[in-house]
Amino acid sequence: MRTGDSGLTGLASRAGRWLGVAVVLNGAAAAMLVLQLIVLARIVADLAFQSHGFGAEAGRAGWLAALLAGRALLVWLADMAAATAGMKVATALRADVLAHLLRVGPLGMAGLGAGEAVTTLTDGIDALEPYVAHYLPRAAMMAVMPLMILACVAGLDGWSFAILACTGPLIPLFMALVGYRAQAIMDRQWTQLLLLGSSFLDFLQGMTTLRLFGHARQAAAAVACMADDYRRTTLSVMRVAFLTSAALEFFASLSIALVAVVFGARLLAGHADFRTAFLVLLLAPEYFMPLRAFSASYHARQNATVAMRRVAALLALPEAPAAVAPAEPLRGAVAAIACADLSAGYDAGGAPVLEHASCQFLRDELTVVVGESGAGKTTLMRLLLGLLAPSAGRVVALDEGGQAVAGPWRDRIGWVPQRPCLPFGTVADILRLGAPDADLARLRAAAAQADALAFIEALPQGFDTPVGERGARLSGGQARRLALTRALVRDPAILILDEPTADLDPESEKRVAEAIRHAVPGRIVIVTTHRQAVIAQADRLFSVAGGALRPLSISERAAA
Ligand SMILES: Nc1ncnc2c1ncn2[C@@H]1O[C@H](COP(=O)(O)OP(=O)(O)OP(=O)(O)O)[C@@H](O)[C@H]1O
Repeated sequence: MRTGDSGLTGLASRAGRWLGVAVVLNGAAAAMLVLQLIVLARIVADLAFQSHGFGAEAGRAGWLAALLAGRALLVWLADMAAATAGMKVATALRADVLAHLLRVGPLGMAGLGAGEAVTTLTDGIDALEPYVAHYLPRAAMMAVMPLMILACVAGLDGWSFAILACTGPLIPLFMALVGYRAQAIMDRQWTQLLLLGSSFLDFLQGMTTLRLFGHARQAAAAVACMADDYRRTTLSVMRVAFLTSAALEFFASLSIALVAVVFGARLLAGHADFRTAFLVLLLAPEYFMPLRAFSASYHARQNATVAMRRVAALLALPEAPAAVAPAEPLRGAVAAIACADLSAGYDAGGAPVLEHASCQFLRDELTVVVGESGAGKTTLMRLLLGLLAPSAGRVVALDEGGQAVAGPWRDRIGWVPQRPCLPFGTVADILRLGAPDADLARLRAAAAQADALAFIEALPQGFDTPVGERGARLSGGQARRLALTRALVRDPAILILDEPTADLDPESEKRVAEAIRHAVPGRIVIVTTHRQAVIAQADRLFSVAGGALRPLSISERAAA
C-alpha cells in the first residue's frame, strides 16, 4: 500500500463494484432531475402564458410526480450502495492491517506509541469510510452533473452557458487553494489526536505510580492541556470548512444572479421567452449543487489522506522473519533445536547482543539459560521464536536422526513471556486462546499439569470466572500458572518460558518450578531465569555473558 493520494486511489479501486453502482444510480438520478425540471418549466409556462387549465396539465403533473418518486428512490439506493462500499473498504482494510501487525509481531511494533496502532485502527480507518461513502460518489457527480446541465443550457441559451461555464471552474480552483492550507491543519490535528490517545493510555496505566509520587494532578493537567490544543486545532479545521462553504455560496449566488439579471433584461426587451428563462433559472442552482455537496464532504478527503498515511506507515512495518512461514506441512517430530553460530542485535551496525552462539536444546530435558540482566537471554528466546532475525547463523529444528525438520516447526512452540498478557474474558477463554477447540477435559488436564487446577476450581465460577486484563483478579503466581496452562493446552513440542518465576514469593516460585518440571517429558523445555528454584530443576545449563553463550557444568549451578 502506498502513501498519500496513491493510497487513496487504491481505496477507490478496493471499493470497486458498490462504488460503481452508486455512481451509475446517481447519474441516472441526475438525468431524471433534468427531465423533471424540463417538465416543470413546461407546466408553469403553459399555465401562466398559454391559459391552460389544471386539467390539461394533469398528464404532465403525473409524469412530474413519477420522476420525483423515481429520483428519490434512485438517490436512496445510491446512498445505500455508497455506504456499503465505505463499510466494506473499512472492514477489509482493518482486517489487512491487523493481519499485517500480527505478522510484524511485538518486536516490530515496539517503536509505536502506546495508542498509535489503536487510534489508527479505530479513528483512522473510520475516517476512510466517509471518504469512500460520500466524497468519491460526490466527486464523480461533480464531473457528470454540471456537464449534463451545461450541455442542456448550451442548447437553450448562449449567454447563460457562457456565464456558467466561466464561473463554475472558479469554485474547485478556490477550494483546492483553501484545501492546501487545511491539509497542514489536519496533519496537526491528527498528530495531536495520537499524542492525546497515547498520553491518556499511559496516564491510566501509570495512575498508581503517579499517585504514589504525588504527580497525578500534573499528569491530569498535561492531558487537559493536550485536549485543549486538540480542541483549538479542531476549531481551526472547522473555520476553514466554513470559509470554504461561504466562498462557494458567494460564487454560486453571484453566478445565478448574473444569469437572472441577463435573462431579465432580455425578457423585458422581448429577446427571450419565459419558458426558456424559467428552465435555465431552475437548472442554474442545480449546476452548483454537486459542487456544494462535494465541498461539504471535502474535509473527508483530507481526513482520509492523513489517516491513510498512518495506515500506510503501519503496513510498511517489516514482518518478523517467522511470519513468513514455510509453505509445506511439518514433517517429522522435533527432537532438538540447534543454534548454529548465531549472531544477532537490534541496531544495524551496532554492537551485537549475541555473537557466534552455538548450542542444542534437547527433548525430555529442561534447559535453563542464565545470565545477568541485559546479557541477552530474552534476545536468545526471540531468536528461537523467530521474532528476531539473526544477523548470522541459523536456528534449526532437528529430528531423531539429527536431520533438519522441514515445515513450520515454530507452530509447535508454546510460549510464556515475562509479563503474560491475559486479555479480558473468562479463564476458559484465556486458556483457549491458542487452541480454540480445546474441550473442558483438555483444559483441566493442562491446568493440572501446570498446578493451576486447584486455584481455578476455587474461583467463584471455576473455568467460567471472568478475569480482567493481565489477570486483575489473580495473584502473580496464579497468573503465571495460568499462562503456563495456556501454553500447555496447545500440547507444544517446544515450551519456552522467559523468567517464569520473576517477582514470585518462594512458595509460588517452587510451585511454578515444579509445574515446569512436570511439563518436560516428551518436550523440549527452555527457560531463562535468575532464580535458584528453577535452576535447581535444570538438566542442562547455559550462561549468556558478553555476547557469548557457554554451557555450565552442574557444579557451576550454585554459582549461576
Ligand atoms: N527491542 C529492543 N530494541 C533494542 N535493544 C534491545 C531490545 N530488547 C533488548 N535490547 C537490548 O539488548 C540487550 C539484551 O537484552 P535482553 O532483553 O535480551 O536481556 P536479558 O538478559 O533478557 O535481560 P533481563 O534479565 O533483564 O530480562 C540489552 O542491552 C537491551 O538493552
